[in-house]
Amino acid sequence: MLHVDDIQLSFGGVNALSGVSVHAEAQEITAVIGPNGAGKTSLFNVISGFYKPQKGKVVLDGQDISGLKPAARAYCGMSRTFQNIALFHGMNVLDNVKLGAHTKLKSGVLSAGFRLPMTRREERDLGHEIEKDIIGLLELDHVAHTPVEDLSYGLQKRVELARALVMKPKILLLDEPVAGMNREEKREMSRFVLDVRRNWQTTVLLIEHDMSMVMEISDKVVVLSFGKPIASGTPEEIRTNPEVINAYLGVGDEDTASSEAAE
Ligand SMILES: Nc1ncnc2c1ncn2[C@@H]1O[C@H](COP(=O)(O)OP(=O)(O)OP(=O)(O)O)[C@@H](O)[C@H]1O
Repeated sequence: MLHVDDIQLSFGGVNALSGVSVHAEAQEITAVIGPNGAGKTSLFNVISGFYKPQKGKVVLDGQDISGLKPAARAYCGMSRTFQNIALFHGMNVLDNVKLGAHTKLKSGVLSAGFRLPMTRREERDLGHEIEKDIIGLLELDHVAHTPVEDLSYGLQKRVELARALVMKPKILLLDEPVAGMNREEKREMSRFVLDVRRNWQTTVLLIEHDMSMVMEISDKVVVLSFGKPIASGTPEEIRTNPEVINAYLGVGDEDTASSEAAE
């Protein structure tokens, strides 16, 4: 489904990624983990087109998308969320979610600017689709018309997920989806990611420090350390891999794979 092959990315003298390959199989949830500075964010930025690597390629559903800009990758069916919440204050949930739809509307920017009838019709249809499918699935109905700034942190993250889903992506990239959440919010987010995969057969690739979430929902885990892949396998294989445990030793409790995984 998604094949990221032999990526080399450096910033000046710093090798952020060396020989990193990740394969995300269709409809699976693949997690990329690693201690701070391991290269996870850099890898996501390469996959989504924000960084151009010195070497390597990104292939989505057989199409080499390495040369495409982020927006073009979105047209190809790739959608992502970001670590920090990036919602528009002063707008309600529904309108924020609709903003994720620009690539779905057939009419161009020009007609949208003049608000021609077709655009209004498309917007209305899309609004119905969003309310029925995405808002419903992510249980945001009760806050659909609430300004986003009035929502709890967990709900705001869920709105971001909803926005990323508007284009019905083939692959969803989640950048630390449960960072900063409490236990209950984490549990809910895990459930929603699983629901999205089950309902829409979406392939998911996520970066996450929270080992209990990773171990619970992932089909496969890829481990990076100092910009290099050191292991990949099922959560169970990763949990007991001595190289992985070593990579996490001495980087603080928050990041310790073995201790958190044991929770
Ligand atoms: N824009 C940049 N300019 C220079 N160096 C960078 C840049 N982005 C990342 N790096 C370096 O690349 C390496 C990998 O960083 P990256 O942020 O990808 O790691 P990470 O695994 O996402 O870390 P964290 O878990 O802390 O978010 C680090 O040494 C970092 O300092």
